[in-house]
Amino acid sequence: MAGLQCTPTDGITAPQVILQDDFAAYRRGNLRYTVRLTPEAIVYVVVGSKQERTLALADVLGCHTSVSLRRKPTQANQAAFLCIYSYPLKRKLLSGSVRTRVCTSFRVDRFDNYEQNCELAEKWRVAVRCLLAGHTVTADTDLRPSLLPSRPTLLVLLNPFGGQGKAKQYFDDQVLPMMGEADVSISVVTTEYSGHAFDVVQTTDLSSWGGIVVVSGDGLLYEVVNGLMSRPDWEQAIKIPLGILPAGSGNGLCYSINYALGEPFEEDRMFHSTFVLLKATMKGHTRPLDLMSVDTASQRRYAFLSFQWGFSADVDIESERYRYLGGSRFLFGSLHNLMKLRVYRGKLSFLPVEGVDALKQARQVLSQNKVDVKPRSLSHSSSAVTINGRRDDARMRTRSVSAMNGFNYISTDNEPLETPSQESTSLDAQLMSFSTENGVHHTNSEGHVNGNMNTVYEATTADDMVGKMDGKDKHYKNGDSDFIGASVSTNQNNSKSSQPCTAGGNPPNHVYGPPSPLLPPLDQPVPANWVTIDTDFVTMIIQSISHISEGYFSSPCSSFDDGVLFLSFLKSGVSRRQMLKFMGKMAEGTQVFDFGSDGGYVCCKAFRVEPVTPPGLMTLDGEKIHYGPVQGQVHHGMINLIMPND
Ligand SMILES: Nc1ncnc2c1ncn2[C@@H]1O[C@H](COP(=O)(O)OP(=O)(O)OP(=O)(O)O)[C@@H](O)[C@H]1O
Repeated sequence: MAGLQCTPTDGITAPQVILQDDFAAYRRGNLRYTVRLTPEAIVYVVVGSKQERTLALADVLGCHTSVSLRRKPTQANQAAFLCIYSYPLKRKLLSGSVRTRVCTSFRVDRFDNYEQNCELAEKWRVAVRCLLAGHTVTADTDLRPSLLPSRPTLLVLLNPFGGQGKAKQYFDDQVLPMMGEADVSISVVTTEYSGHAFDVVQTTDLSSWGGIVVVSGDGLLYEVVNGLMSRPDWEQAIKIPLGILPAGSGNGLCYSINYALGEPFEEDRMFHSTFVLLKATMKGHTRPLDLMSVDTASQRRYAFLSFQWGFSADVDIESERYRYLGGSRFLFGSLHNLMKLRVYRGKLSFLPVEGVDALKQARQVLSQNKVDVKPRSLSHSSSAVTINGRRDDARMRTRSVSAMNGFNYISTDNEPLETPSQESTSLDAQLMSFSTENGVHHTNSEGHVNGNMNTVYEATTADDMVGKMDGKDKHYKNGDSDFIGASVSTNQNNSKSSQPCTAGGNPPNHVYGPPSPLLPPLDQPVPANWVTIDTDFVTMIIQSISHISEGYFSSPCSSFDDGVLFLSFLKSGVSRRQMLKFMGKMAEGTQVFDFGSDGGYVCCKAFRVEPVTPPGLMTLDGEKIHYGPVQGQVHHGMINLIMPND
């Protein structure tokens, strides 16, 4: 129905209609709809009635036709089918909103002939897919199949031991079906040892992939980033779009993304994060993310999340033995460490960003956070915050507590603080022991189109995957059709026994990367325009995004590509009671390191930490690094983060 226009009513210009047809309901052929496609939505109304229903394209992940269902027409039934997969937000009874999957199917039966009905259904599919990819489609567009956007191809790195060890289960049950609906092509590598992801990205031909997605916690992405930066072609390599799906215990980056977009996360985080990731993937959207280069005496590393020393680093590493608790491990770790609250003597130096009152801005963000903001669809605009004169348009969402849920204020005495003991610092030496099955066999039988999308993935060996990486994906087979969906190859470890993970593949010390002009050599004094604090610290976090872990809103002023770091610290003198209260409030998103002279929250571009306290723990993105003098600086927007940017 080329050239159709809706009549403007009441002075409001109706959206342009790209396609309009009469279809029957999927199961009830006598119920007929008039269906319209506009650049923003699919609108359908029962013929003869006025009650419209709308599927906003911002909520739609994909569209398939019976061509892909390979339904055999009968003489009596020459209809084709059109299925639209959408994930609208539904308001929950008590609080917040969640997305739910809705599959809307129409019977395309305008013609007496199956081929013609298929052709019409395909025309709709082409139009919807083009719109989902962000292409301009009008009523005059010739909607031939060659117009279909090419499938995005992703390399997926899955850590079966991240978080509670459920990455593979979440991936099979939730992620794969959605990737199928979105027509995304993937190859899956299941990591077999710590450092595996580093090795893979260091050696693979990146031109085979449109992006790399980790299904794990922040630690695996940290490996990927450092693997990319260890390549001679690092400058090009680090530009490959990077995405993350939350199967770790902290999930700081993933939480920060969903928070910034106002997307739900507390409930069914994998489901919601997959939706967000796929919406961005389909449009080829990325957003720049700052990178920190961090040098110790012996090595350089890159981080996108945080550097930590003191209480929070100890909690992160020492709570790894509670990994089976998921995000709650940090709560238990915090309580444990609170009992023996220690101080860490050292010198903190930083290059401040002039004119930014980070505490003042944080207070503003937090006070707005107390106002309940209704989560919205991805396409909506949001409020803005100014940092360094820049607008951060996708932020300032109200989130409720998650990881620290159940955190109760427990009264403790104001006891004197201890210095680190050998016993406590040696906790990190405990090896994680995993007993999860190491082999990979991807199967899935999820009720999707027609409630029967039995999916079996063909597997290749790890050698095939890592050694060749030739991008020749295997297409998965559908039990009853050649349903167009994700093409998948996986590495498969055929070992039947449960095996402990092996450590290995230690990354080399030398990595490439940009110069750090703000940093003097580590053995030289810092420049005169730096600020130095020489004291006993309780904790120190230097971060570039808002959350260091789920619900832990430690840097309200941070945004992904502001080109600055935010430094939070607490000095000794803070009591356990204050700490406990503070942790609870930070988890609620209502407080930052606002402790008067006992703490600070500042905006900086570079930092140096020189510990005096004997061996302890320092972390980068939650992973342990060499303990000793360390310094770092921010590199503006070096990573392309897969994330909607409209
Ligand atoms: N097969 C494996 N066996 C052992 N360790 C692995 C394996 N694959 C990856 N790893 C390591 O597991 C560590 C933890 O992974 P990750 O950070 O992704 O999860 P997490 O620590 O639970 O989550 P988060 O960092 O968000 O708190 C990383 O250091 C990674 O190198």
